[in-house]
Amino acid sequence: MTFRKVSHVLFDMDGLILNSEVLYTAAIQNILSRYGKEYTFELKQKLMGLQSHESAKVLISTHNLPLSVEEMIEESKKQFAVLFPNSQLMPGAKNLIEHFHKHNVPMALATSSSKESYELKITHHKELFDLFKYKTLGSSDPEVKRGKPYPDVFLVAASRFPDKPKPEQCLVFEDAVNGVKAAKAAGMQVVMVPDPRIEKSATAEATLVLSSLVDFKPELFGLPPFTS
Ligand SMILES: O=c1[nH]cc([C@@H]2O[C@H](COP(=O)(O)O)[C@@H](O)[C@H]2O)c(=O)[nH]1
Ligand SMILES: [Mg+2]
Repeated sequence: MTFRKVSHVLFDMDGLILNSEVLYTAAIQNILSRYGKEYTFELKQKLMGLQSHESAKVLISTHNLPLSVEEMIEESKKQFAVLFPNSQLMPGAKNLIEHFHKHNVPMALATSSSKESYELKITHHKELFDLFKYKTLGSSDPEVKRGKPYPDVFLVAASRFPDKPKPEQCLVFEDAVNGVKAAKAAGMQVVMVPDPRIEKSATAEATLVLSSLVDFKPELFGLPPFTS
């Protein structure tokens, strides 16, 4: 397969740069356990990439929880405050982000996370996240109308580069099925590093599927190669 040359890169955050998906699972399971419910991976997959109010709504309706969306968000925030500062980097993420920075590849963060959650998650990774000059935090950004799988967050993130790249000039890095759908809907190529539990058939829309960011070869997309 041949890939199109790109000039700009867009990174998802949760489950791609940080292992925060593990922490979402723990946080949401802690809440559901009060009602004797289980947070299955099947349900989690539907929620990955949604904005916080969208996700809360689906959780409540799926499990018939006696909570309003606001209450669910409040309960989640209590869990996140404890868990998210433990976020750790996924293999290869730091190296790749530093590589793009070193070679002046325009780079943006495009996550559905809220500003509040973002700050908790980057507690121990501030220097690395400072390398992103442009950040779009979907759940807190009024310009991002809809969460993934809609393309909004990627289109808004791309529009914030001063040179306004076209979608085909942008390469997205994602871990989630909803994120891949969002990138494709935006007209962008997408490298997927999926959770191993995701069925192979659900990864088919991705331009390239890798088991780790460590395996990414920038030159496949016309980007500066790793030299050593
Ligand atoms: O187990 C879950 N993971 C992730 C999400 C949602 O996905 C967003 C992260 O999306 P992204 O991968 O675009 O950062 C979170 O902010 C949250 O709203 C969720 O609800 N449940
Ligand atoms: Mg993700």
